[in-house]
Amino acid sequence: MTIIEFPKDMKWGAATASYQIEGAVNEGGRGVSIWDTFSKTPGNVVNGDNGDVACDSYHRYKEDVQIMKELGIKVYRFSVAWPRIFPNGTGEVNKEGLEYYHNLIDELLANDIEPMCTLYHWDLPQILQDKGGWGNRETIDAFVAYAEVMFKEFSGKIKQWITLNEPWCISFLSNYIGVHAPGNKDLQLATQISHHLLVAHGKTVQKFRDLNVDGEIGIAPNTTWLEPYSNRQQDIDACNREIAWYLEWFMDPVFKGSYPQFMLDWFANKGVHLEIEDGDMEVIHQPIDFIGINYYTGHVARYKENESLLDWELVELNYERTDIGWPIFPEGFYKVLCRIKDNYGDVPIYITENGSCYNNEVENGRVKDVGRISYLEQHLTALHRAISSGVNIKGYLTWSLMDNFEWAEGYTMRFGIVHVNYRTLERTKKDSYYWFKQTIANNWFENK
Ligand SMILES: N=NNCCOCCOc1ccc(-c2cn(C[C@@H]3NC[C@@H](O)[C@H]3O)nn2)cc1
Repeated sequence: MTIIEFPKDMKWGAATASYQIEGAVNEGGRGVSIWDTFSKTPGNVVNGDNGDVACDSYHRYKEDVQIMKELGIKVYRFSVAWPRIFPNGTGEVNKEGLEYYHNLIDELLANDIEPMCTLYHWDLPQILQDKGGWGNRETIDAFVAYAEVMFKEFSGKIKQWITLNEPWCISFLSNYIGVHAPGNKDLQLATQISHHLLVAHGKTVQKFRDLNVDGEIGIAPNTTWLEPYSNRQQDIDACNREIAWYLEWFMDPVFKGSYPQFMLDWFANKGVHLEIEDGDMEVIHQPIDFIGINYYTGHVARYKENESLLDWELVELNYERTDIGWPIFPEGFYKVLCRIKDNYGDVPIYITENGSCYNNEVENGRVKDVGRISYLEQHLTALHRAISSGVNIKGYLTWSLMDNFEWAEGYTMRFGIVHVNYRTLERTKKDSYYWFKQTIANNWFENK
């Protein structure tokens, strides 16, 4: 048994996102988002689920904040629905939308919980998608205009801002692999979108600095880890390509001002021509205050020519998996965090998403999600190993505070430490909630 104890200033939190929890899609002046459209297109989401009601947090946020307060978290990461602020993507600001987020943030502050605001967590106004969405460079300035309104409105209340959540998902998962909104399957488009996202990030950071907003700003890439099956260079290189596709493709431009050349070459060989305008890379390379890292899973893999985009294949070993089928791979969490330190030095890091899918239901008023507790123990141990290795970890926010709309999986996959009955909307704290509450209170836990 080992006591895993965290630094005294460790910030503990939980995370959610607007389309996944709010519901009330036709209330408060909200406009249509691409996820409203995508989820209502038959075949895109399991069971035809959508975010119309979700967890109804739009109406139940006060109850949710009380759940957070009892949990003892210091920070709550949420996202703002762009279509609540600009129902038409640009133009007239919707005051009711601003009012909703003032109410949420005021409730958090009144309960001594710091708001960490994600500006973009995938719910693009549909009207902008109709004009090309992130594939249209004009969306960059629309995003900056939206961010400017948010900065001016909430400066002083929100002290931590994230521009984009998981740019790999926004670009490649949603426009090349095609399983998320808007569901394109075009590598050229997806790669150009990844560039437009980075320019939007950089211009937003510039606006944040120009407005002299009190606080910090960062970006939240999702990461993965592929462990080479052998020490053959081709296996090592193949795994490196996949890890870099999520991480360095986005973070090298931010921290180094250039894309990884080996990835540029790889995409060029796939026929991709990236349009980079003069000044783009300088804009992207704006200093930021922290990065949010999202990590869920890793795999063992090896080189296989012409297999997948990056010439690798999974080696199916009998790893324990969560209920969504993702291997439990805490070693990858430790390794990717050490890789980030090796790449980018002592940049402050918040784990802005880490968690697991277990679909345990309520039995006699209790949810015995022992799998999620084990996942947390394993990944918080990996996090502690990274901290012990000098990685500048400032906080850990679990995904998610509550079960919610898990994108293409709909409501079939539960990531919450709080169970949500989607018929009654009743919240039930799971065993993992109480485990996390005790860990936060102690700032340590026993790794048995
Ligand atoms: N690499 N090749 N893939 C080939 C085939 O992929 C098919 C599917 O892929 C993926 C990859 C990643 C994800 C994913 C989901 N979450 C969880 C959310 N994070 C933000 C928050 O909203 C959470 O709900 N994080 N990541 C889903 C699907």
